[in-house]
Amino acid sequence: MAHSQTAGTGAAPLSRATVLLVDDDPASLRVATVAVATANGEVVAALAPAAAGAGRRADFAVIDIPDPRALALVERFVAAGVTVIATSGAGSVGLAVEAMRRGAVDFVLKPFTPDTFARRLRPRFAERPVPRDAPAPFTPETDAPDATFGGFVGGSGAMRAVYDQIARIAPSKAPVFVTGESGAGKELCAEALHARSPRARGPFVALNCGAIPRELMESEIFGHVRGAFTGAAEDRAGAAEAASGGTLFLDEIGEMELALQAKLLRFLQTGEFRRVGDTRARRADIRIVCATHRDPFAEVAAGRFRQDLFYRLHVLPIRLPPLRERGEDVILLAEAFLARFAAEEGRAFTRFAPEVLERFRAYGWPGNVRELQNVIRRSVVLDDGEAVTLDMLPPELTRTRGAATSAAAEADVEPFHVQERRIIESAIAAFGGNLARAAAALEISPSTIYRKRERWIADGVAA
Ligand SMILES: Nc1ncnc2c1ncn2[C@@H]1O[C@H](COP(=O)(O)OP(=O)(O)OP(=O)(O)O)[C@@H](O)[C@H]1O
Repeated sequence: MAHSQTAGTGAAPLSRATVLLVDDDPASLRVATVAVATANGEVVAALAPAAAGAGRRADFAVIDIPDPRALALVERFVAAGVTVIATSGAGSVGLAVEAMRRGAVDFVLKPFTPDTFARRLRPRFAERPVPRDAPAPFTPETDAPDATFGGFVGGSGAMRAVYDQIARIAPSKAPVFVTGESGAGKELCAEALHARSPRARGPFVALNCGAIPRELMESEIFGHVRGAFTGAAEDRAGAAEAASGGTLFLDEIGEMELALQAKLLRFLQTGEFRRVGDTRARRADIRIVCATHRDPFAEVAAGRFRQDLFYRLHVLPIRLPPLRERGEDVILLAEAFLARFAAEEGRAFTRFAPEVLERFRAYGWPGNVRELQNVIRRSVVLDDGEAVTLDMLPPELTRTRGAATSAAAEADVEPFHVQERRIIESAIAAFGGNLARAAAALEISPSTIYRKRERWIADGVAA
């Protein structure tokens, strides 16, 4: 029985459909393997669900759905541009509907024979839209199936939208304004924009305006000449010159003083700037990406951010969603970090206990990806084993709020986080709201203060 579709168009013959099988049951895998071959496809890997993230590229994934939790895998592959065929022995209509709703093209009930399954696969293979080797400069398939983009891991709809935006605006020279909570990946976003821009071979210079004392900020950006201020022992170029031909990333732009904001605006308008203490105007050809974890509109409304500068910078906005809005990305990220840190630290970890994954899904992640990264690095460094278990997680992930509070109340001790917050807030007040100075006086980094503030806000909302 000849199939016109597989006969091709007369030009180069189409390659065979490549298929990834994901199933826990070896007997099912064997039947499916024969079925794929019968339908003239090629199995590139047969995996247990836990290994499915570390995948190979394939046109199709046949995914077994023993229970609703496995539906997330369907979503991941679909998001990565893979055509998914779901199978299940559970026989629930609800599962089938849900699998299709999440993008599976077919749902095949077990048990099946190689022949019955091949009959379902054949038409799918035939309608495969693109031959496997066709160039796809920027499609999910390029980054599939592990759902990565640049340095990003994550295949949620929210992140796919971000990747799409990055790809579309990277070629422009117009400024980009990135917003998102601390640790959400704003710097990674700036790097991805640079890497996909025509300036990719030029420098990428990142400056954190929240981490530099305000009086040094201007010189950090624009440089200075010798003797411009105490300690300026020689002429020095700033970040703008260093980034010339490339991208300047100004993180925490909201921390920049108003006077310096005016100078930055002038630079954006004219392309010219002066080093501190210099009379000579210089030019720099840079693309600016800036970021803030604050609400920029509120900052403008409060008079802390110049409106004219804001509208100059806010040409191409990108909002990075907080981790808690990225669904199963938290698991993908956790797996990626576990694999990386276990390799780096020479540990045996390969997976998470199911309760840990549940906690990861339920937790709010006020520190976002950075917090997740820290939690996993900490477990990997402090413990060893094959699975990360609940007892390896830090208390904020495992404690129930009520229990912690009542224990503290019983002993009449003020919890550490309450004392810590008081100390930090009084230091900020003592320096008239200047976070960088408060951080310097407390001998901690300004980003620590930002992170803690995010946490207080999150806790405040949750309480
Ligand atoms: N989607 C992601 N995939 C993989 N790694 C990520 C992702 N998002 C962030 N990271 C990592 O998490 C850490 C924090 O990200 P990044 O520094 O870009 O956040 P940020 O939003 O700039 O934080 P801050 O506002 O505190 O400066 C970095 O190590 C980054 O590589």
